[in-house]
Amino acid sequence: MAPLLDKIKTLELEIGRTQKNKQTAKHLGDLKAKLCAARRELMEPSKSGGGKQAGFEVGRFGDSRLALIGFPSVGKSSLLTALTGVQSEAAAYEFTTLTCIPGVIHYNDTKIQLLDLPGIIMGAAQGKGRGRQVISTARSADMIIMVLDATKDDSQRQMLTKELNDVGIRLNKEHPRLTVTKTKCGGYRYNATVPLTELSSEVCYSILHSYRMFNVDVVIQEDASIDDFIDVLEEAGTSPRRYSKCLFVYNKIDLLSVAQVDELARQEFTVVISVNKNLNLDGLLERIWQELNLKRIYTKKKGLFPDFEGPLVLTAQRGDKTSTVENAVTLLHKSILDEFRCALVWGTSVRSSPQACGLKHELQDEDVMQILKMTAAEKTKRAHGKKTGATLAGGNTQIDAKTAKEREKKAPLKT
Ligand SMILES: Nc1nc2c(ncn2[C@@H]2O[C@H](COP(=O)(O)OP(=O)(O)OP(=O)(O)O)[C@@H](O)[C@H]2O)c(=O)[nH]1
Ligand SMILES: [K+]
Ligand SMILES: [Mg+2]
Repeated sequence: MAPLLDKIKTLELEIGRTQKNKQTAKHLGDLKAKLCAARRELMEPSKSGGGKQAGFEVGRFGDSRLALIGFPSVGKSSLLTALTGVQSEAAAYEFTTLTCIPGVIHYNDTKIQLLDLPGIIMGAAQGKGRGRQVISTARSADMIIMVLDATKDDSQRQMLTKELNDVGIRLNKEHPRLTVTKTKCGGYRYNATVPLTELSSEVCYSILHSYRMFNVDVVIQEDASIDDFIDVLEEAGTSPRRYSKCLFVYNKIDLLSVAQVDELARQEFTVVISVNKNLNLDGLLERIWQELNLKRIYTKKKGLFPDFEGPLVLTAQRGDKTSTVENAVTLLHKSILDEFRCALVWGTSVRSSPQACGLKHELQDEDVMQILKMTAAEKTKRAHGKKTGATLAGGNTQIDAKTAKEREKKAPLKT
């Protein structure tokens, strides 16, 4: 493994030494592609054992998953215990926690899984210690809670961000607006719809060359960087990128002056707390809720009150169209899609309540939804329509809306 580490170091050094300008862009692109290949090789599980360690794999539970990432003794376990009631040993010495300990936050009718993890050491990306498992757990989370010691200097935040970055986890960043599509033939095609600072047709071509990709369509829709371009290429391979929300949580503010706390709190995606003194834990929960952007959909049966106990919970943060009626119905049961006629929706996503909506309608938090199923005759008709190629779904929402409303008059929402 050592030669690989040396190689990574050399490449990093050379990238650091190379000035960033138009002339060096091509060279930089090549270096960065090589660096990525070396890191990928390093992160792949070694064949000589040392793979998964017992006690570390924790099943997914609830509507969303958060991972507590941070250096040793910043207060991760204390925070888990404060938010979930699950006892995770907290102590003044480093590496108190050695495995992954799950807890559940009950908030706004939803269940959010919170994972306490061992403290990260630098070089986790190089596969040292348990770092690798911590990182792979972080990758599986919907949001990372980076716990920082407010009394220490801010290099901890930068170091951890870099550490995660090195293994393909991008914090608070959207997926780059560029696509690379492999084609069977046709060679290299390139189209940029905006002016580019770092990338150019030539630079992309050169990077693609080192990936041995020769027949590709490249479409770039934002002023993306070389790193963005490589991210998209890597994503198609064995080392997927993760674009993850991250909250930077500064703990132990009880040891700081008000002015110092104020300065920390002004940073982006930042929450300041003290677990031991119970300061701003409610604020943290509220912010987590805001950033998760979960959509609670209450279902109701005809003529009955909505079920306010167990909503369907849609995650809207990954991709754009995740809070569609279709996704909500699928959460209930996929088979319902076959007999789906339309959904009656009450709430902020519709202009008048109830409104009959098709599968593509985007629901909002706290909407109420009632599913109307097709009659047997309609099902046959649809099956027939499919055979003859006629489009039925979505095209007849007007008729649906009317009939649906008439039906609903007989059984109005009782709230
Ligand atoms: N002053 C102060 N100390 C705190 C606060 N929260 C936690 N601590 C202390 O920090 C120490 C470490 O807490 P842990 O919860 O064990 O930290 P950890 O991040 O889980 O540590 P590892 O599992 O070893 O990585 C303990 O002695 C806690 O009592 C706080 O808000 N203020
Ligand atoms: K500790
Ligand atoms: Mg701990």
